[in-house]
Amino acid sequence: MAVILGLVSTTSDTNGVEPNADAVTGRWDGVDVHFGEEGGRLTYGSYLRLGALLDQQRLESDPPAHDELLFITIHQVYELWFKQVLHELTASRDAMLADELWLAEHLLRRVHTIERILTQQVDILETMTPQDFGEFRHRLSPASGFQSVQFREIEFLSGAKDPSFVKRFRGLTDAERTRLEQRLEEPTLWDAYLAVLRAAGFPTDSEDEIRTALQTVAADRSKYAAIWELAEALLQHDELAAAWRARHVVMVERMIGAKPGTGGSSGAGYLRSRLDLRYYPLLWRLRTTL
Ligand code: HEM
Ligand SMILES: N[C@@H](CC(=O)c1ccccc1NC=O)C(=O)O
Repeated sequence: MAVILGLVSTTSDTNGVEPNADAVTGRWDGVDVHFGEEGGRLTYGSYLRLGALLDQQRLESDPPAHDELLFITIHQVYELWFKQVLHELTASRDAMLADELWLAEHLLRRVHTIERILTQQVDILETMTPQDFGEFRHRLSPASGFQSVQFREIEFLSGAKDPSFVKRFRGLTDAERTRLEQRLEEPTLWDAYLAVLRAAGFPTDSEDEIRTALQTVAADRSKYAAIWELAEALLQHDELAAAWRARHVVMVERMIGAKPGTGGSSGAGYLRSRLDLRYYPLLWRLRTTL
């Protein structure tokens, strides 16, 4: 029996997730092989591209500051999870647009689990002291988390589109700028949720109409169970993003106090100004009336 290893993507927009060409061509006779010895083709390390992955931690400090490896690793892990979150949020948005509500909710719940981990990861970085951070912090300027393209993509896709961030970005590659501009163009999760409300027969042309639709759904949860649960899942995503922002700014105060940021902002002051950001203000305002 011939077995084809690996995944073949069926979507045209792979969101940066490409099939592994080596894996797709690998075949072996399922009867003769021993586990882990498929003719020496696919291995743990080659499948996961560990040669490349584990070669990406390059320190700026010289002599090497002990804690800089932790700092780089944490950020790289964040970016890997951001990639996964974008993959899931994009699919959740598309599921809503296709009126597949169970799938949209299922994917959002996976995102919540990742987002909890993203906040907990701050604990690891806080094992670094301000003094040890100080050994290499001066080498990082003007780089900053402010320049995380995927972080901004998550904000745009979630509903907080702000073109001024694209203008303020320094050092974007053409591919990164294109990705951000595409996120500014395409429907957000909130746009997709409004499409769900319309598919259920609610008009959504004005804020008043949307508020009425949300009220009606909340007032009859047995009739509108899937739509209600989806709104709750969106709200949870919003709350977990807010929790990360709050955790990040407190960590920043612990690490650098009131110093300005390497990215050129006032530092904690700027980050505090972003704490009130909410993706779905109407879902929050609804609470007051329930
Ligand atoms: C020692 C640890 C950290 C410190 C002291 C720190 C500090 C800061 C500061 C001061 C800013 C404001 C921009 C500026 O630099 O002027 C900022 C922004 C940001 N940082 Fe960090 N950060 C740390 C760790 C992290 C980690 C682990 C991540 C995860 C990816 C991260 C992601 C971000 C993001 C996304 C922004 C932009 C936030 C926004 O515009 O709302 N930071 N950080
Ligand atoms: N902005 C931070 C430095 C920092 O944390 C950082 C530097 C380069 C790349 C990512 C970073 N993480 C979050 O801002 C600071 O002002 O200390």
